[in-house]
Amino acid sequence: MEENQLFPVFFKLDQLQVLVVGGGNIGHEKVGAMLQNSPRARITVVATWFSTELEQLVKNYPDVELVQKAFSCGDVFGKDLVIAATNDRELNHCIWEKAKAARVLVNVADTPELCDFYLGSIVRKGNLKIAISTNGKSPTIAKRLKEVFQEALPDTLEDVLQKLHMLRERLKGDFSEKVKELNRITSVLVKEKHSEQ
Ligand SMILES: C[C@@]1(CC(=O)O)C2=NC(=C\c3[nH]c(c(CCC(=O)O)c3CC(=O)O)Cc3[nH]c(c(CC(=O)O)c3CCC(=O)O)/C=C3\N/C(=C\2)[C@@H](CCC(=O)O)[C@]3(C)CC(=O)O)/[C@H]1CCC(=O)O
Ligand SMILES: NC(=O)c1ccc[n+]([C@@H]2O[C@H](COP(=O)([O-])OP(=O)(O)OC[C@H]3O[C@@H](n4cnc5c(N)ncnc54)[C@H](O)[C@@H]3O)[C@@H](O)[C@H]2O)c1
Repeated sequence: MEENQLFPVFFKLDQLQVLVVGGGNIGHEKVGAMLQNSPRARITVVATWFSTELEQLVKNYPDVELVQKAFSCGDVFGKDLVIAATNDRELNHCIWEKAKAARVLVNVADTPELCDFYLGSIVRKGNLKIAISTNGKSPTIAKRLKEVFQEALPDTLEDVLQKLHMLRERLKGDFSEKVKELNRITSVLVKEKHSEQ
């Protein structure tokens, strides 16, 4: 079976500088996805025009800046992540070239092969977050799976997380004893599942 070789990480976008080039449908979608997860994300959107949806959205986010102008090479400098989301394939390729030359991680929305990273579909329950990727095969399935998990995961999971967090803070002893104890307490989660089978 073909395998997904992507390695998921969780970025702290409030500590990074993100550049999005293009402020149409896809620029709006990508900025929206970042802000839903990281409301304090530091994002600069460079575009010759912006959709009204994007203009409305960013009004509530002081760390997002819309810069109305044509892309220029200097825009990638000082950035940690770049998303090329213009409707001009050649320009998107040029943005990729500039980002690679500056060693900045880049996502080219219309060309998966050029992407250093993909955005995932994100399930959220309080502190819990699950990122889904179909390896670029079907973003629609990623979206549907997100909806399935979002429904299936109980809201009480957040209580469990909070309790385990408190316990983790309170546990005394050395590191390996703590790990053993946390594993002992949570083993019931896995055992119950096995006994059902
Ligand atoms: C998960 C999600 C995250 C996000 O964007 O927030 C995301 N796409 C979402 C939705 C979506 N995107 C598209 C449709 C229309 C139906 C369809 O085409 O299938 C829908 C569905 C819809 O909107 O209903 C079209 C599309 N997408 C890409 C291309 C280019 C290509 O494949 O060549 C084209 C064709 C463009 C064209 O034909 O012009 C490429 C990518 N889209 C990815 C992510 C990355 C792979 C993720 C993975 O591994 O699964 C990757 C590779 C790069 C990237 O964008 O990072 C988000 C779900 C939001 C949610 O969870 O609600
Ligand atoms: N990855 C995905 O999820 C996904 C999904 C659908 C489509 N796409 C692809 O994304 C691309 C963008 O689609 P869209 O619907 O957002 O297009 P759009 O026409 O709505 O928006 C294009 C944006 O590019 C900007 N732009 C164009 N030339 C520019 C320049 N020289 N400098 C700065 N900005 C410039 C425009 O100002 C505008 O904001 C398309 O190629 C499409 O195939 C990707």
